[in-house]
Amino acid sequence: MSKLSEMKCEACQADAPKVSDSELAELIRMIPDWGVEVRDGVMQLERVYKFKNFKLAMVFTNELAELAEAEFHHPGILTEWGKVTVTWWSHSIKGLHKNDFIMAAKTDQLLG
Ligand SMILES: C[C@H](O)[C@H](O)[C@H]1CNC2=NC(N)=NC(=O)C2=N1
Repeated sequence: MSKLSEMKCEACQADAPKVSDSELAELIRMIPDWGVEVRDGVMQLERVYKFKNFKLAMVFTNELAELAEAEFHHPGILTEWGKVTVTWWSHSIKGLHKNDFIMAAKTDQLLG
């Protein structure tokens, strides 16, 4: 399997399958800094990025927004002084799709 960060998101239809337990186990190992959360029954990927101040947190936030628009797949973002919490899941299937793992890997690439 090629690197997740080099893959492109596929159009995720409402009837697209969620990742299976075995796919989840394989994919989560490829993004070791990310955790899995379940909120209102929706499985999500989440990572907290730390920054020196609010301005740098906002720079990262805006870069992430550009990435999301380019892939037309959008995260939850909480931007605070010195940190940004990024949450990926697929709204259309109310859970995790391979797209979310691809976008988590692409998010890590923003750090250079
Ligand atoms: C309304 C719009 O079509 C949807 O939000 C698109 C675009 N961005 C998206 N982002 C995410 N994370 N999941 C989706 O299902 C999704 N679908």
